[in-house]
Amino acid sequence: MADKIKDAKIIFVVGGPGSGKGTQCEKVVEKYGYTHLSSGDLLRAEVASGSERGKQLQAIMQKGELVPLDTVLDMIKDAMIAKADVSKGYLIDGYPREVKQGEEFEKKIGAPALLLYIDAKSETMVQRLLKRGQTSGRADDNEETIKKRLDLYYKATEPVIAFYESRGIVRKIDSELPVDEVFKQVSQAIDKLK
Ligand SMILES: Nc1ncnc2c1ncn2[C@@H]1O[C@H](COP(=O)(O)OP(=O)(O)O)[C@@H](O)[C@H]1O
Ligand SMILES: Nc1ncnc2c1ncn2[C@H]1C[C@H](O)[C@@H](COP(=O)(O)OP(=O)(O)O)O1
Ligand SMILES: [Mg+2]
Repeated sequence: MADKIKDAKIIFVVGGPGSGKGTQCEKVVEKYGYTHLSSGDLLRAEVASGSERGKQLQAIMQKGELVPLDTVLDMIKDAMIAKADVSKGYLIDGYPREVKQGEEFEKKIGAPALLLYIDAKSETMVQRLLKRGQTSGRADDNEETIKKRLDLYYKATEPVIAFYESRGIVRKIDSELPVDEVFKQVSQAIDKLK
């Protein structure tokens, strides 16, 4: 199954909560036509379906914790296969969140060509998330859960960046700048892939 997608470029988009991953991915879709798969969006769709599994996921996400690896990876894989015939590339947004997730992805799907490391200061991320929380309706965009998500990001996800840095595929993006300035950096990184 997974060999259907072996020729498409895979880009991991990694960064803290509120760093701007989703914002940049939308712009990449517009300019490059890549397929955007956000692990968080896939999980929230499952929650919205009202299924029993969705209820369990909601409880975990509300606490700012990571859902089980197999659940996320299966969702991403299914979504990738569904788009395999039309996709030139995939933006995998919000995954891997821990080194083990990266290792399992490579075993079951393939290796990333690039890791976009969307970097912002923790104060910036908190401010953006609090603002997003005013309209997002997301159960995890509140002060208490934001703090937990940030802690988990530094503990579990930052090591992912070091893991791929040794392979030379990490491009660090300064996400403190206005959206379009951030996107210039993202575009440069993607253009170099060709
Ligand atoms: N470069 C930026 N400057 C200012 N605000 C931004 C920037 N990038 C994103 N935002 C805002 O910050 C919030 C979080 O962005 P989002 O893309 O949802 O981040 P993530 O997917 O990493 O959690 C959103 O409300 C978004 O509009
Ligand atoms: N790869 C992954 N592994 C485990 N849990 C994940 C996950 N991706 C998302 N989740 C769960 C836990 C996260 O706190 C929650 C929201 O994720 P998200 O939408 O990617 O957040 P954000 O875009 O603010 O960084 O969903
Ligand atoms: Mg997001």
